[in-house]
Amino acid sequence: MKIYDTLSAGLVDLVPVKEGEIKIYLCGPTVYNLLHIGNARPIIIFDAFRRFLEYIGYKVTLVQNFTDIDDKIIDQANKEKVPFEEVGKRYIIEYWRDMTALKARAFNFHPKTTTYVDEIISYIKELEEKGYAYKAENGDVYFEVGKFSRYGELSHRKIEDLKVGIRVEVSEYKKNPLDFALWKASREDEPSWESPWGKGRPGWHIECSVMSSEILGDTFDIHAGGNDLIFPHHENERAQAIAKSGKDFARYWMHNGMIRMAQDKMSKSLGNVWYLRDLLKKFDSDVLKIFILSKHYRIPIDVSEELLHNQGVSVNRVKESLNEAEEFFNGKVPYPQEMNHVKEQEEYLISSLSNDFDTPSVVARIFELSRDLNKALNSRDEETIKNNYYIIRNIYGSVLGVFETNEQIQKNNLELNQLMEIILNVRTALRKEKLYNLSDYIRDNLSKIGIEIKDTPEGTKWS
Ligand SMILES: Nc1ncnc2c1ncn2[C@@H]1O[C@H](COP(=O)(O)OP(=O)(O)OP(=O)(O)O)[C@@H](O)[C@H]1O
Ligand SMILES: [Zn+2]
Repeated sequence: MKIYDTLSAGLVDLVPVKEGEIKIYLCGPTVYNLLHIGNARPIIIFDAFRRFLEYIGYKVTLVQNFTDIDDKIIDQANKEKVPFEEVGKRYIIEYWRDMTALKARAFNFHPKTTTYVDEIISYIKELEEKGYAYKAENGDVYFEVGKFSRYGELSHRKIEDLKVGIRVEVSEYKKNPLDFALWKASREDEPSWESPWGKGRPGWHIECSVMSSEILGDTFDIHAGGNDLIFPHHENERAQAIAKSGKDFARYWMHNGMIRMAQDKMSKSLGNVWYLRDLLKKFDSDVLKIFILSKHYRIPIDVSEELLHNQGVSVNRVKESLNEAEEFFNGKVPYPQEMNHVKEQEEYLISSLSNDFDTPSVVARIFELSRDLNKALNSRDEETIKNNYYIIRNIYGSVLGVFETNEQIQKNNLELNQLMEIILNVRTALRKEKLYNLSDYIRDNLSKIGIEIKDTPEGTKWS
C-alpha cells in the first residue's frame, strides 16, 4: 500500500512497525466550540482509512485526542464566567453527539490533555535533563530549537527561513524566536498545576508527543491531522519526541487538505464556520461523507450549499436503487452466487485505496454500480441486482462508512446497547417498586449526556 508521506514529500510504501498492525495518532479538536465541517473532514477520512486497513487485514489502533486546556478554552471560560473544565466537558459531550449523528465509529482512544499532566511534567523534566529545555525568567519552560539539528525536516524548511516569513510567538524571554513553550507559567487567576518550575500548565505541542507515546509507544506508524498543523505543531511534536526518546517518532505523516469558505480555511478562531450539526439537519450524514470522500483527501475543498445539495441528489439515487433492490426481493436481497463480478470490483476497491487512499475513484464507481443496478432492476436481471447491491452495501459502503443499514450501525454500538439494556432493566425494576425518585434520576442524568428515554406501552425505548 502506498501513501503520501509529508516527511519524505512523496509516495512511500506503508511498512508497519509491527507486522499486521497499524497505529495512528490523529490530532483532535480543541474543545471550546462545536465541530465544524472542516473538523469533520479528518474524522470522516480516518474513520474510512481505518475501515479499509481492517478490511485488508490489519489490526488498527487509532487515537484522537481532545485538547481540553489551552488559551482559547480559558478565554471562553472567562467569557462565560465558568470554570475552564466546564467548557471542555461540555464540548466533549457535544463531540459525541456529533459523532453519533455523523454515524462515525468512535476511535480506539480519546485521551484528554488534563488527564496526562503528570506524564507531561515528567516528559518535560527529561527534556530539561537532556539539555533541550530551559526555564526562562518569566517562568515558562521552552524547547531550545537550536539544540535539535533535525528541526525543519517535516515542514521542509530551513531554520533560517523559518525565522523570517513564519509567524511564531515572539517573546523577550526566549533565546530564539523559534523556541516554543513546553510549560507556561500561570497567572494567579488562571488554571494551574504544581510543577518543578512553579504553577503552570502545559504548552500546546507537548500533549500530543506525550499522549501518543503513552498509548502507542515511542515509535508508531502514522501521525495524522490537517495540513494546517504541519508547522509549527507537528514539527514541534516531532522535535520533542525524538529529542526525548532518541528514537524515530511517527514513521509516516498523513495530512488532509483544508475545507475552505470563500478561499479561507474554515476555523473556529476565524468564525467562518458551518457547524456539523446544522448541516446534518439539512443533509443526510451519507451526503456529507460522500461529498468529502469524493475529493482526494489531500486537496482543499470549497464548500457551498449548492454543491452539497447536488451531492444530496446523487446520494439519494444510490439509496433509492438500494431500496428498490430490497423491494424487488421482498426485503431480503440474497447473497450473490456468481462471484466473478464481485471479485473484480473488490480488486478495484483495494487497488484504488492502496494508491494513496484514492477514495474519489471508489465513490465514482459506487455511482456507476448504482446506475447499473437501476438498469438491472428495469430488465429484472436478478444476478446483477444481487451483485451490485452486495458490492455497494457490504463492500464499498462498509469500507467507506456509507450506505450502512441500521443493523450495521447498531452492530458497531454493541456494547452501548448491552449497557443500556442493563440500565433500563434496573429502571423498570425501580418503577415496579414505585421508587420513582431513583428512576427519574436515571432518566434525567441520561438526558444530560444526550441519551433520551421514553416509556411506551411496549416498554422503555432509548435514543
Ligand atoms: N477547515 C478545515 N479543514 C480540514 N481540517 C480541519 C479544518 N480546520 C481544522 N481541521 C482539523 O481538525 C482537527 C481539529 O482542529 P482544531 O480544533 O484546531 O480546529 P480549528 O477550527 O482549526 O480551531 P482553531 O481555529 O481554534 O485553531 C485538526 O486535525 C485540524 O487539522
Ligand atoms: Zn497534536
